[in-house]
Amino acid sequence: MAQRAPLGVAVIGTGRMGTDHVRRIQQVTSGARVSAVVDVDAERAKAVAARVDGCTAYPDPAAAMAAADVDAVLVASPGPAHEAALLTAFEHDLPVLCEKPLAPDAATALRIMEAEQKLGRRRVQVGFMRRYDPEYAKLKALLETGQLGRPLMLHNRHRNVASPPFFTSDMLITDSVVHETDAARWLLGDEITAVTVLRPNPSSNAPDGLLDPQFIVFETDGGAVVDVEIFVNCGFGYQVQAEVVCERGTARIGDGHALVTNMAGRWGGTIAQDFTDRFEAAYDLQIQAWVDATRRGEVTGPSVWDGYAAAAVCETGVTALTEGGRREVELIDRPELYRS
Ligand SMILES: NC(=O)c1ccc[n+]([C@@H]2O[C@H](COP(=O)([O-])OP(=O)(O)OC[C@H]3O[C@@H](n4cnc5c(N)ncnc54)[C@H](O)[C@@H]3O)[C@@H](O)[C@H]2O)c1
Ligand SMILES: O[C@H]1[C@H](O)[C@@H](O)[C@H](O)[C@@H](O)[C@H]1O
Repeated sequence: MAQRAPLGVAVIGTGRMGTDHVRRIQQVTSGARVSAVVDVDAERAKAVAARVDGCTAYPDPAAAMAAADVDAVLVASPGPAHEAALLTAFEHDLPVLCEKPLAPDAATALRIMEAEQKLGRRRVQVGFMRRYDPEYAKLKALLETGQLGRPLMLHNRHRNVASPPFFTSDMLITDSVVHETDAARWLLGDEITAVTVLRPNPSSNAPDGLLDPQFIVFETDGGAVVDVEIFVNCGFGYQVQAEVVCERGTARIGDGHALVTNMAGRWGGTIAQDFTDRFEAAYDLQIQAWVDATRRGEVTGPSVWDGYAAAAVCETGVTALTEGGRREVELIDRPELYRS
């Protein structure tokens, strides 16, 4: 049987995530190769391309997407640059995996959704990779069996060792809690209808002026309540935990008890230090699922609707953070393209 050629992927943005995805596609993923890279920092793109056989560095996304050996696009530039890259990919009718967040606000996400609807079919998978994490997947599968009964509450903890220098108080919501926003919608099968944000005294380990930690409460249209502790300067490790409380029991993930040691009168284990460690399997499975679906001519996984809903919830969260109070989320009706 004739071997099919690997999918040629253009990676837009060769920073931390983009470079890691280039390595992943080249070394971990089957059925794909990186044929192009793009970065506004031309030297960075060239340095990445030089390490990959048959990969060309381009100065702008349009040039890369016009290349004959590019079949699909992975967008790993910062959130505000996603719209331009996605619209260019649509012009070339190329399938895209777009890192989270889809867009920095709901209006931008809506423009992307309108452009995708004009194509008449889905082209984009949004990089909400927690859906591919084996622990999250087990939790979702358990909830779907119905054994635990109806979910009533979902408690989340999201802790980072330290925030990057450019991090703002809004970004605790738009860049970090955007993950819990999608995870909650996906696990519960509900839309988030209202957001309240509480502001504990900031940690003295947080940079001056950064409102860190924050405690966020979501209400859903299914009547569940979701809380999220976001703490991006916790100092000790990278922790993402979730516990669903249902009518007949609870289920919890993220305790990191894979290896427990006993030594010198103490027991314990290690805590991951960053997301590339904690979510390595999720990133691998996400990219493989995207490549496999693309090669079948399908688009699966989190959609532009999911990216839009998350953006709308986060935007409402930023209003709740700055102005206080309980804020209701406004969503448009879900378009036909995103209903099945
Ligand atoms: N899924 C996750 O867990 C996860 C983790 C980290 C980051 N991310 C997301 O990945 C994306 C990239 O994050 P990062 O941490 O790699 O950022 P980064 O700053 O390390 O890298 C971004 C790169 O994009 C380049 N760039 C900026 N504007 C561009 C443009 N218009 N066209 C092409 N390149 C451009 C920059 O020069 C830089 O090299 C963001 O959307 C971020 O939210 C996701
Ligand atoms: O961009 C990163 C990434 O999305 C991580 O998964 C999250 O834990 C961080 O808080 C965020 O800044």
